[in-house]
Amino acid sequence: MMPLFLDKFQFPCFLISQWIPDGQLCPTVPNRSNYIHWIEDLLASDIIPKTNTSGGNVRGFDIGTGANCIYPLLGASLLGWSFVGSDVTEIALEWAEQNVKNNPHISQLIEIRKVKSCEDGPSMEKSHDGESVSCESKIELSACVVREDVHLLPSASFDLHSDANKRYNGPPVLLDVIRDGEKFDFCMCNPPFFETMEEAGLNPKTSCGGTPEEMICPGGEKAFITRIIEDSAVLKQSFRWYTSMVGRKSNVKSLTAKLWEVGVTIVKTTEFVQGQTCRWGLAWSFVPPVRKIVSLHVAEKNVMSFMLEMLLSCITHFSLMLHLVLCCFQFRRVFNANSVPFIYCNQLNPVESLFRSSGAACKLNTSSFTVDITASNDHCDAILKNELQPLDEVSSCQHVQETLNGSSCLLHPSNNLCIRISVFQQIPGTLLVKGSLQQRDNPIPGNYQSFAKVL
Ligand SMILES: C[S@@+](CC[C@H](N)C(=O)[O-])C[C@H]1O[C@@H](n2cnc3c(N)ncnc32)[C@H](O)[C@@H]1O
Repeated sequence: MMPLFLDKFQFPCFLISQWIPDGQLCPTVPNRSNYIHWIEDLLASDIIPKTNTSGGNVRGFDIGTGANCIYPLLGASLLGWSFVGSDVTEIALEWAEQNVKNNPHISQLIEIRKVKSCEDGPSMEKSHDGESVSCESKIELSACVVREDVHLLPSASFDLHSDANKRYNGPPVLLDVIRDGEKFDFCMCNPPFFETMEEAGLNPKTSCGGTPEEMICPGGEKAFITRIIEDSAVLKQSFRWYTSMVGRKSNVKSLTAKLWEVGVTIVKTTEFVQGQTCRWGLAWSFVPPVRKIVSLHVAEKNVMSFMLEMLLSCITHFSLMLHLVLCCFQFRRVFNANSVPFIYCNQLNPVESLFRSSGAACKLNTSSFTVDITASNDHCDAILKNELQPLDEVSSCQHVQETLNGSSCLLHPSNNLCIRISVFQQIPGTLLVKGSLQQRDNPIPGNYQSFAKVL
């Protein structure tokens, strides 16, 4: 049967031609290019280290590339990226191939890969212990791996039970599609957003054509993206960044909680607004962040805030923390104002390992979601001697000593002093944590913990 050609698009600014068979999803290009440019920003940022996956060329994976193959065509023509685009339906695969061929100037950059569904025959692969497992049991395997390193956050945990009947049980998404040893800079996905076609058609702002295979899956986008997350927890650093488009804001929150559960090192979110349509971008990584502090600033004279964009695996952070504490006391004294030191980070485990690797004693309490950090005498001495020269060392130290009622050494274990890092607020992609001085298990009266407020 000859498919009907609905339309042909020519994009003069970057020149790709695209044919879309009748009834298939017709992509809104500005919205799609926003997503591409967001990924471009993620790759350019130094939040996580740059790795060379394919000789310096960016390599991406588009989950569900569709008949239109829009993301690979855009990414290759705008930015010279290479892509693997996957899909499950014959019509999508056939037309995606055709659209690639129709653009010979970029066709060598794009591979279209068929995802074998479980119905295509038992897709067997070796489990971790060498046993062969079927498609269905592999899903269980990945779920087990996910549960191994759970880092539950207190206020927005992912309710696995209420979602149990809405698990994605369709064809593979990443696991079983990615080949052994393959590495990518990122994956992206415009998932089937809806659970039913009725739901897809309800909102005139979001209905833009599309077949049931393109638009719906059991459990909708939440189940589909959850599968990407579970697969990513197995594939870990095979991708620098995992990303997905999200159609519903409420799903961003629960998916973010799921991400922390599986032990990601970073989550980023964004909002794409195009005309009346709003979508969200969700990105995560398992690569340990290495970026150094990018901003440590005093927002206003009398409302002090410190912003550490990342907590890093570098030894100087311990001293930096002390720095913050000292600064805080110092500014409080100078401005006699509410002083709010904040640290933005992604979860408390990196905080713990960071300070531990600096030689400090750390206690992570997962129920109260705090980390108590106690410095050694040597640390304190070294830091006070070497690290604080640029600051008004004498006044800040003196002030701390006054504040601590005559304690002779800041954070000295023998004085039972430590810094407690605790979660102040949880926002998508970021935890707002604060530091406070502690004596034994009690906050020191008058320290800045009592001045906490939301930025
Ligand atoms: C909403 S469409 C997105 C199409 C295109 N990327 C776009 O943005 O217009 C979702 C696509 O995912 C495909 N799909 C569904 N399940 C999939 C799976 N397990 N692996 C790969 N693709 C899948 C569907 O066939 C469909 O083409």
